[in-house]
Amino acid sequence: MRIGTRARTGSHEWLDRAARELLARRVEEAVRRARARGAAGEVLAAVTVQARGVDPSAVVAASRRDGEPWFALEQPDRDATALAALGCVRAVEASGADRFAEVARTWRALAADAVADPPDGPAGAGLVAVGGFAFAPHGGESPAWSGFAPASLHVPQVAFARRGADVRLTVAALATPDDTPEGLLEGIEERLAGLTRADAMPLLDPAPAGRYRVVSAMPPEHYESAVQRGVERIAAGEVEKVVLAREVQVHAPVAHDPGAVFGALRDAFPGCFVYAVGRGAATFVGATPELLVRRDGERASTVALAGSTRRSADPAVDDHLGEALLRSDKNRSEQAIVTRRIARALRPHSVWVTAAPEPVVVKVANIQHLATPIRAQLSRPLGAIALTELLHPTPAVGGEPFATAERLIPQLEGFDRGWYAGPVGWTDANGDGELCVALRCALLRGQIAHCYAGVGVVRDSDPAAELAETEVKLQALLPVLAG
Ligand SMILES: C=C(O[C@@H]1C=C(C(=O)O)C=C[C@H]1O)C(=O)O
Repeated sequence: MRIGTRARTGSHEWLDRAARELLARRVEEAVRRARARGAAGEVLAAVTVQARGVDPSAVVAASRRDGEPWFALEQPDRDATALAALGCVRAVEASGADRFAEVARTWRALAADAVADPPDGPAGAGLVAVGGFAFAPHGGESPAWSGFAPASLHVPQVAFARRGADVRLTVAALATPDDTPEGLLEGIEERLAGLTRADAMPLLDPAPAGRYRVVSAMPPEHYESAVQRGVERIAAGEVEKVVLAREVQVHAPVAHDPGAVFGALRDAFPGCFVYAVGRGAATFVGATPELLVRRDGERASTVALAGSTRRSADPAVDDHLGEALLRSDKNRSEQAIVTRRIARALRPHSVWVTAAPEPVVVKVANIQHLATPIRAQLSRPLGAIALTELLHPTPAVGGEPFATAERLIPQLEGFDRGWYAGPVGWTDANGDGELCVALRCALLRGQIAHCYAGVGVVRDSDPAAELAETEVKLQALLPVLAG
């Protein structure tokens, strides 16, 4: 009898009695509404509570069950901002050119019907949809990307949002006409009872046994010749800029550990957006400096990031490299293309759009870029996913004009980008959200890590120099992955 009672009330302390009662009422209401809608009725129910002292990504990484979807996005230097989530009560997926509009529509309808707290507290607290998008409308069809639909947002069962010391936990359920409130509540209790209060990420094995092999998916000459052909298309006037990428694989002697890789990345790149999206046996993980869009009410923020140079351990050389980047006509014009396009995309939907007249140098651990922060006041309530559709892909990862670059990229690169250079992030019930551009990334599947890096090819690009730049970009991930 006591055991039965414990299973029902849950042997955990994530929800107090008041939160449990509120959740029970909401779940009952959601089931009632779902039944009233008929066979296809579905209504989300959620409750959000304080979860002080919790490290969102650590709890999620430690608690994840085999094959359970998970998500994490952190920017440690930005007031310890983090959103980490586990499980999926409703997948919102689509493919093709309308994939953004389709998932935005479904999410809006689900969020409007939900029985939940309004968003409050740190950004991302409350009911959210988390995940990402492939670079191309039908991207990710190759076997390596299986499980990663071209648009895939999940409403997680459990999500932690943090800003500074403020941490909130949201638990959610999806009610359909066949569900009972008791069944749904038991599912939540069982999941919460299985959460581990970890306060650190797993560590990488410092002395792994066995050999790591780093292999270019295609010979480096293939990449140099793609860049050369890109330059020829530019000279012929077909296109102004095209971003071309290559794939490098790390074959490890044992399976890559996504939690440990995420932990190492957040330590090494605290200024970046460190992200992980787990689908089935694979995890897409990375640390990108590039924000695609942050939507906060009427405000939209983004950044035009392009043009790169390496860093130096000698501060004088490091500054010198940054100044040379600021003065480089090639890099300035490459980056200006991005700024222009972003401003042009936002203007019709904005009261005002501001972009600094001069770019600044942004330094991350292993590389520095030119960046122009861009902000807008929206003139109509476009949500984060609608803004993503407007902006993706910027010429930082696509090209200009994109209609031509879109054809050239797969032709010249010769591989499936999957989610590389696609948007990854979250949106909430108000349409607020944050999506970053998935760069400096790896798709981890068992013992193989697929890493991707690209560069903006412009008129005076030199194939050997661009190949060298992909090597600098790959240095974000390779030391973490290759033992
Ligand atoms: C395409 C990538 O990065 C993009 C290309 C850059 C460039 O060409 O200088 C700089 C930053 C990013 O916008 C990548 O990291 O794979």
